Amino acid sequence: MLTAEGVWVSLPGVGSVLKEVSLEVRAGEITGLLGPNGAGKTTLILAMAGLLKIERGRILLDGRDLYSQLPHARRRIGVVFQDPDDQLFNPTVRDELLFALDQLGLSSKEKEERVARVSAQLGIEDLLERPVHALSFGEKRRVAIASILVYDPEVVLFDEPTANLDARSVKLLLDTICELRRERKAVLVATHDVELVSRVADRVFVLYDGRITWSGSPPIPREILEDASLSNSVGGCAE
Ligand SMILES: Nc1ncnc2c1ncn2[C@@H]1O[C@H](COP(=O)(O)OP(=O)(O)OP(=O)(O)O)[C@@H](O)[C@H]1O
Repeated sequence: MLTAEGVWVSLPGVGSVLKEVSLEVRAGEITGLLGPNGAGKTTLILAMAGLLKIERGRILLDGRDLYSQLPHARRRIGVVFQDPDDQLFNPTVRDELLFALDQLGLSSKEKEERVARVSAQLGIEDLLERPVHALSFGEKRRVAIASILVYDPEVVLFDEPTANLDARSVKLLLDTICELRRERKAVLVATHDVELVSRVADRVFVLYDGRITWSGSPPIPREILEDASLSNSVGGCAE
């Protein structure tokens, strides 16, 4: 559905951040993008959402060049950013969700129905009239996800979705991600959390230093995790 083919991205002063990256996000599947800090996960998400120019290679949506389908294709691809403050800027939660729907030409009744459905799904019904800036981090994260799901994109790209969430919020998030798979959405989850991708992903791509070093179904071989600095071997305090 959404494919990166041999993608290269360079950033000024940094050099090549993505090196010949190929990856496919398929409908009805959860694709894990696993990599340590600085591997290039956010950069790849931005490129696959058409928000960053690539230097070489291709990004394809349904087999056709994504960039030639912009800006229309942006509605088909939702990005849930790592920091919810990067995507929330309306006064109240309800305004935030309605704003996302303003471009779709829906009736007021249809808009309210969508807001009600997504709010129930993410457990934010009681937050709808609250000012966004006064929400907790976990609440903001749920609102940020709702503001994407409310316009019903076919592809949803999550950047470090479980960072800074407590166990209950992680459970709610995983339920949401699994529900998207049941709805036949194409889902990408970028994270450094090996346990998370091992539990939910149908296929995993390991990204290390801008290159895909492994892809396949979990479990991920231990030597691949070690080579990508992802093995969980942090010791305690030295005596
Ligand atoms: N706008 C930018 N300007 C300069 N360098 C950048 C910029 N964005 C990313 N980089 C660099 O590109 C590399 C990849 O960054 P990226 O944010 O894509 O990695 P990541 O895998 O998402 O990391 P993390 O897990 O820490 O969020 C890093 O070395 C980062 O410092």
